[in-house]
Amino acid sequence: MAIESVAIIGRGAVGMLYGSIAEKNLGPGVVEFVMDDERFERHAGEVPTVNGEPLRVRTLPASEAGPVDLVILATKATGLDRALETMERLVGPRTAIASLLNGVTSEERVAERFGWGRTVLSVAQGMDAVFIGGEMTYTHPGEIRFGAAPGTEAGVVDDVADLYARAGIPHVVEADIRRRMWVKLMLNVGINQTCMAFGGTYGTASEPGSEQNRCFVAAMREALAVARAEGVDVTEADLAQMAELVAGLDPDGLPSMAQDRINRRPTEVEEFSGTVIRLAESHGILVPTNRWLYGRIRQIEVGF
Ligand SMILES: NC(=O)C1=CN([C@@H]2O[C@H](COP(=O)(O)OP(=O)(O)OC[C@H]3O[C@@H](n4cnc5c(N)ncnc54)[C@H](OP(=O)(O)O)[C@@H]3O)[C@@H](O)[C@H]2O)C=CC1
Ligand SMILES: CC(C)(CO)C(=O)C(=O)O
Repeated sequence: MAIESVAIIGRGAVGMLYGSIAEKNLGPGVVEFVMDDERFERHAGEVPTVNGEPLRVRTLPASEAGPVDLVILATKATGLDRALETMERLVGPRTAIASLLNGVTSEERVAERFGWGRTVLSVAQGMDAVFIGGEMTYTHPGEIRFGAAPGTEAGVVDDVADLYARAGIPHVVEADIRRRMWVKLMLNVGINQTCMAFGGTYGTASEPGSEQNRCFVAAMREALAVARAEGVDVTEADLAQMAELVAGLDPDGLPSMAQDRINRRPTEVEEFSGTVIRLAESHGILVPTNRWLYGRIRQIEVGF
């Protein structure tokens, strides 16, 4: 079934990145942002910008929205509960669902409510989108890696891939998307949490021998051990590749969690070290760096 209508929940860095690209290629009216009515009121009159240009995608309050062919979730993990309520208005029997949230649990939460049949597993990576003070900027759009969960119905991945192709959204269909999601989680557990806890950047976290670099790598290695205990084949080569990737980014650049520190917004710590600690306990794995990061990040959040 060709996807003709798309609702994005989450008008932030990732949502605006892919929403604005899609609008350029699909024309007006195909893609819209939808938010709960209270949030819609709170943001009334705001015109966020994308690389200096006003965002052209329309935003609707949930009370005025109806079922669409595809829902793309792009909130932070802290907004997921509320977003699931908004989705009640948007999801019909034929609606496909893609969650671009970092971490490995958001699709499970979606599927608990709406089933696995039309839900795909996704991860967004490689972009340098920054959203601070209503202004979103990026130079690299990154890409969406996605694939079928065991319960995803035949044809849904193809439908979503067809939409992304028409929308000009860079994407790759993955045969083993679960592994890709865990590699990304490992990266986020290391770089996002280290930059948040230390007020660091890609540059400072990559400085050989520094405390930040030790923390970045140790946190990733703990996530790797947990992934393997979960039966996911994440390797030291993946870890080295992620460290190399970060070292090649703009040294002044910041991951999304470090932007949360600047914007004084609740972080996704529960999704990152929270998940690592919870699963590590079930496997008897020691994760002291993630425990320290969890405590430190919670302490910083209390001061917001
Ligand atoms: N930034 C990046 O480079 C990358 C981010 N990611 C992941 O993508 C996800 C989104 O991140 P990012 O775009 O950076 O986040 P942002 O904080 O930039 O944007 C999130 C947006 O979602 C909105 N929101 C929160 N809850 C709801 C809700 N219930 N309904 C509607 N809108 C809501 C927020 O609005 P409000 O201001 O009103 O709260 C905010 O505008 C995260 O999981 C992140 O880890 C993945 C790859 C890269
Ligand atoms: C680390 C990074 C930038 C990778 O795309 C990311 O996922 C984030 O900022 O949350």
